[in-house]
Amino acid sequence: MSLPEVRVFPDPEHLVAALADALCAEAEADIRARGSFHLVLAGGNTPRELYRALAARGAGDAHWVVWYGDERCVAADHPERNSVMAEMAWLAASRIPPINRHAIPAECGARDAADAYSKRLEGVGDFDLVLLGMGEDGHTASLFPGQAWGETADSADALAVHDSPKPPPERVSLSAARLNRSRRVWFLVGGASKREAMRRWRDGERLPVGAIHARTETLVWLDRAAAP
Ligand SMILES: O=C1O[C@H](COP(=O)(O)O)[C@@H](O)[C@H](O)[C@H]1O
Repeated sequence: MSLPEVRVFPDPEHLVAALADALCAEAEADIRARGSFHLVLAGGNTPRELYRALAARGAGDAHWVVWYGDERCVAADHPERNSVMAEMAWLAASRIPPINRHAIPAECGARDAADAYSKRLEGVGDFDLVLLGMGEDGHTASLFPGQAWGETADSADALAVHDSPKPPPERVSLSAARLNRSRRVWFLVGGASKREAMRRWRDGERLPVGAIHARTETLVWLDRAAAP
């Protein structure tokens, strides 16, 4: 599958500012239209500055509902946790009530956490906006090349990942099918280390990033260093 629409920015600062503005505008429009904004957060290092920019804009209130695309199975307060990074950079200082911030209970182990998160997602409709990153190998969330991505309609919403090639090996990931039940997917990709994977994606290689398509809009937000 070839690349979706791409927006390239000269540097990470311009990228983050434009993305934070667009995300806030999207939230406002969705809340006006439907009364809530269901947002799925990306993990890893790349989105940290975006979350800080959202904090600086005072983004988030009781209409926002936050989910995670994936989580690492380490202690709940471990610095490698995606939820810890997002809380520290943005959520803890936001007006989004804790009850609307749905961390994946990955400290329970991959299997139990995936089952619990799938249950929590029962009855939740399409996500409004899914933010995703991309690893150097083309993985997204914790869907890795050579592993099952949960692409079929009968796939569970959350998958247990037991042998991730990137540490830690135990993880939980939303399945491709659940990520695709979304109005918008925005990939945030930055830095020269991602350029080769961008090229492989563009050239049609089968990679996890290429398995994700939103119903309305799939966009890649890119800085120039990552552009193939
Ligand atoms: O392990 C993960 O990697 C990807 C990419 O992370 P980055 O540090 O290169 O930005 C991330 O999207 C995913 O959520 C994370 O768990």
